[in-house]
Amino acid sequence: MADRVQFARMNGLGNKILVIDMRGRKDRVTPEAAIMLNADPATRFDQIMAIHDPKAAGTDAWIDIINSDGSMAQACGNGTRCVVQALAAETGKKAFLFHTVAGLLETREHDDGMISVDMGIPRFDWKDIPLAEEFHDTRRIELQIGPIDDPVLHSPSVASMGNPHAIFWVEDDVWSYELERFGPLLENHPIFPERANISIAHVRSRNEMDLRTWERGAGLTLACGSAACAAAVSGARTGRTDRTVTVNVPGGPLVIEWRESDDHVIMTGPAEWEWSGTLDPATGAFQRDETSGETGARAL
Ligand SMILES: N[C@H](CCC[C@H](N)C(=O)O)C(=O)O
Repeated sequence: MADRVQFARMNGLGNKILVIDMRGRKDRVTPEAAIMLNADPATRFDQIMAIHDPKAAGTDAWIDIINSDGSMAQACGNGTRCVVQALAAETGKKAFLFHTVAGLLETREHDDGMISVDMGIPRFDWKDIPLAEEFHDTRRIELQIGPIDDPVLHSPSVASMGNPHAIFWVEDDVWSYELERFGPLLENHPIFPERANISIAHVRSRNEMDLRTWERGAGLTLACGSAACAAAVSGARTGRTDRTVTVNVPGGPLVIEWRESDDHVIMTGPAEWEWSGTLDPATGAFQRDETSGETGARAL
């Protein structure tokens, strides 16, 4: 097949990401290709990050974010770190400004390999989440699941990081909840007209929490960067945590700082290259490159 592009299979704390290089092309990764790639265990993914030519002066690239069900997402913190690592390995640059449907994303790779993404200013107005009904206080909305007089999960905080998030606070272990059962029901609850990413959070201290997420359009994942940001700001808003928090997601820790000076949320964590190959963005047919099997930072 002649019409192939480079791609890399990467992960951000276990969040399965395909970074696809669409620069210099006018077409987009088709829903058919996404479905084919997700159907193959080798390329099964949580999000595709498709890098396109920049659309505005001063930006390094336009990025399309595609969930594994083929829907588009407005934010993907873990995937953004993967793109930074791949482009830093390609260009030697350390800082990039990306453009997505949700706006601009400022990013930086640090000397120790950790990557920070400025995830922007969170929004809390019910219309911005969006919610289907008016709620004045989005720190705690009326929503519950389970028996009416003894709900399993209830009263989440909601926030938008560009994409919609609901955070259910629990006193006990986040692993004691059947998120695979409740996640799909809550994701598609009529209160969320654009669906929502659903998380369970347990606060360990003012600077640490555990978090599991059922992702809109992708299901259970090992990590969700935007959910970690939504949980951190909701923790601070509800008085549970300080503005800098380590969020332990199943894949490992992310450090989230809700910056005092400008209310931007800065997420810092790792990214990991697994292997590279070429694929046809129309059909999803792919071929893996012969590699030495080493891991670490790599250009696409
Ligand atoms: N894994 C991503 C989030 C994907 C968001 C997506 N599931 C949606 O909002 O539809 C992250 O690291 O932020």
